[in-house]
Amino acid sequence: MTIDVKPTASHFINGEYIEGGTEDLPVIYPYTGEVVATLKLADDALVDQAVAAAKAAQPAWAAMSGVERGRILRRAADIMRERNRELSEIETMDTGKPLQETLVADAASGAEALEYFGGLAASLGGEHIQLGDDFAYTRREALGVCVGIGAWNYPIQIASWKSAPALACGNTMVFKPSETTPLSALKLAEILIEAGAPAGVFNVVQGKGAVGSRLVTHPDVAKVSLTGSVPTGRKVYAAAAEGLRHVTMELGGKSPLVIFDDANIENAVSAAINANFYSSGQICSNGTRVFVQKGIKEAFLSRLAERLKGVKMGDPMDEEVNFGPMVSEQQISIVEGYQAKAQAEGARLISGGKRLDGPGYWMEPTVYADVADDMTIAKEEIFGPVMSVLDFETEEEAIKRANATEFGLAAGVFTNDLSRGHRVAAAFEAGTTWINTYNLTPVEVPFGGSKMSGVGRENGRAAIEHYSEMKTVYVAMGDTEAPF
Ligand SMILES: NC(=O)c1ccc[n+]([C@@H]2O[C@H](COP(=O)([O-])OP(=O)(O)OC[C@H]3O[C@@H](n4cnc5c(N)ncnc54)[C@H](O)[C@@H]3O)[C@@H](O)[C@H]2O)c1
Repeated sequence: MTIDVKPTASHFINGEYIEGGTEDLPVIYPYTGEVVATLKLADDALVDQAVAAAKAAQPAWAAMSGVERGRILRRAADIMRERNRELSEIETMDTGKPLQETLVADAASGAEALEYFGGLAASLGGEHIQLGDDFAYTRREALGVCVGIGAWNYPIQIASWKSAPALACGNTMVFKPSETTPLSALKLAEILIEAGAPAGVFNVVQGKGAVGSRLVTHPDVAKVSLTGSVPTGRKVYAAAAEGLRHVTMELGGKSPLVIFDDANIENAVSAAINANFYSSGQICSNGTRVFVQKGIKEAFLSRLAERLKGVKMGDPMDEEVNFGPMVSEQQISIVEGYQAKAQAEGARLISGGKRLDGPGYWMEPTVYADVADDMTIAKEEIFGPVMSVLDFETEEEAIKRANATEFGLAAGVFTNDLSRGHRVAAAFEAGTTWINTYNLTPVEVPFGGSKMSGVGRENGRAAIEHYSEMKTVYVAMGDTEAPF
């Protein structure tokens, strides 16, 4: 089944859909490989128009009370929930992810971000500092125009995770979705207007790296928040630094999931499945290096092979289907390259390993065992349904090997030993860690990476720090003294 996903126009600027731009941007349904809509890439004039609209709208938006801004964001959350099925179908057409997933993890997560930051908006403020008779206070102020740039794996979630805290703090935003998944951010823009956001508060322009680059270096932009790969992150961070712009960088990973032999194997297998095959493995925080302690290695692998029989591929719109195609020809061919390297470098194939024929971009859920730390699949981000199982003997060894990577996005540990769980979580060099679960990212909890995986945090109160700045006001109560 396919649905009509053609948007009213390609861009959304100053409260309206706007058509225009340069080259065509085809939108491809990954299940069939068909073009289901054709948009246009923005030209420089449209980018500048979007930034100008955001700049013009920002002072009045920031001047509204937090209660008023929050009410609009919470209303937008309600509208998103009412339209969840439509938004989920769009997300499935754009990404290929099964409807079973998009119904619960995409617009639903976006709505939670709008609700959470809408709730916080009214309580954002500074502090009062007594200094003898004098005193100071701090004001939490908006940064100005923020740019959001998205990846293709969670399009509406990324747009919402960025815009909700930005708008709650009194900023306005120009958002550029990934060129692979341009549709749902336009719906978010529509919904914010319907919820009462003034025109220009949230704008969407379509484009590839060139449009992103123009936004990042635009003189009227105060902050850039990117979700993408490490190589893009490096470029965007450097370009933003030229204007000393604030940044949030949500980048890639090669995260470890460490399973000790006292763990509940069934739960550990569930976590390994979620951490490698949900969204066909196209999740930044995935635990793609699964370290299993030697004592339970065979039991773990045989239970995993058993559970993989439950994979159901097929029409992503069928709610019984639990595993979808990959997002694009480009992404599946990257993953094919890693499959070839794994096999050439001697990893033991336990299941999957092949691209499937047919329309669409189907890669089997794949498990390799006996993976060594120096194999390519253990070092590089694959971003596809490929799990590497590595064995280890001691806790010390597991921590050392888990941390031996330039990435630091996430990490997980499974153990029934309470102290060990906390000790290992503390030792992980990663921004987000889990004990006895994996990949849960509720909006109340800060999320983000360390090392090469990122800068700053999304979600939780922590995100407020990255979308606002403090102004200090010193108040003298007496005379001003001077040496002469
Ligand atoms: N940490 C996180 O929260 C998180 C979440 C999802 C995905 N990711 C990462 O994203 C990657 C997959 O997504 P992708 O393939 O879309 O990533 P990508 O780096 O290719 O592109 C990300 C975005 O940056 C834009 N872009 C590219 N060059 C640019 C430039 N020079 N200036 C400005 N913008 C530019 C792209 O058009 C796209 O919108 C993976 O590495 C994954 O780990 C991270």
